[in-house]
Amino acid sequence: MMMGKPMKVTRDSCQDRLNMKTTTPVTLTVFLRKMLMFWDTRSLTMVVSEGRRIYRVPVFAAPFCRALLQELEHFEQSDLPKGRPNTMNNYGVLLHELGLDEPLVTPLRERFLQPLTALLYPDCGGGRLDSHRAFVVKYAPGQDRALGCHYDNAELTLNVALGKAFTGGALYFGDLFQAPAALTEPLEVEHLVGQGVLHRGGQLHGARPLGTGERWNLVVWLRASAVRNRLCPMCRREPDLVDDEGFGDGFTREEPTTVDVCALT
Ligand SMILES: O=C(O)CCC(=O)C(=O)O
Ligand SMILES: [Fe+2]
Repeated sequence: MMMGKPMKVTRDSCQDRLNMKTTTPVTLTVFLRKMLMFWDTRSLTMVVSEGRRIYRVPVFAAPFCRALLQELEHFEQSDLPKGRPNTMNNYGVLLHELGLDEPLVTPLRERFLQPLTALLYPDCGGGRLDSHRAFVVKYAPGQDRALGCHYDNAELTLNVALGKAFTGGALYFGDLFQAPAALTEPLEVEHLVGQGVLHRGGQLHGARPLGTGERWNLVVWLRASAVRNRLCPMCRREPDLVDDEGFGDGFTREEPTTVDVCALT
């Protein structure tokens, strides 16, 4: 649960807010109950780059990835209304439209990721995550094939490889976008099905062109209102906010602290 009222930045105040359309969610409770049985949290976090603070974490077991892909394909083939993940990816699915945000992504964030991010990224809101934007990106011949260098509208990002079989498409990472010598020596990171790559949202990154096959990845932009309410991660200014639904853009209106006068005796 977010602690304050959900807010987004005003359209004019931050051009980079990566706007989204919202459509009717579909409830997939039975599917989810089956999938959660495969949730695998046993193995260990691996350091990919200590300097760039990039880590690899086991997230899903292979049967879960296969079942999730099947569900995503059914959704893609349906004529249900669909928004697109963000302004850069034209193919893929917003998890909240599948009804998987609250039962899957929120517990993943709260129970599995937050204990890790609190230790790995205490300075980036890792211990104070309170919302997310989760979507699946899809790369295929004739569709999107690569992703240009960018930074995310997130304090932290988890990117989990779901499959299928493909060549190419590696992630690459440069420096923090605020750093002057950005992308001098990019670091390439391969996709391993079921495993996630954790990085700071401000770390410049992109995806190499797909060679053959199809690549699907679950991307969770992890947000901490305590951090972004003070500094918008896109424009690096104090955000100018208006009310919004759901998680909004991860900002909140902080309620004034109330004082229990009955306790003041
Ligand atoms: O193609 C990928 O897996 C990276 C996606 C990504 O960086 C994003 O959507 O923010
Ligand atoms: Fe990204």
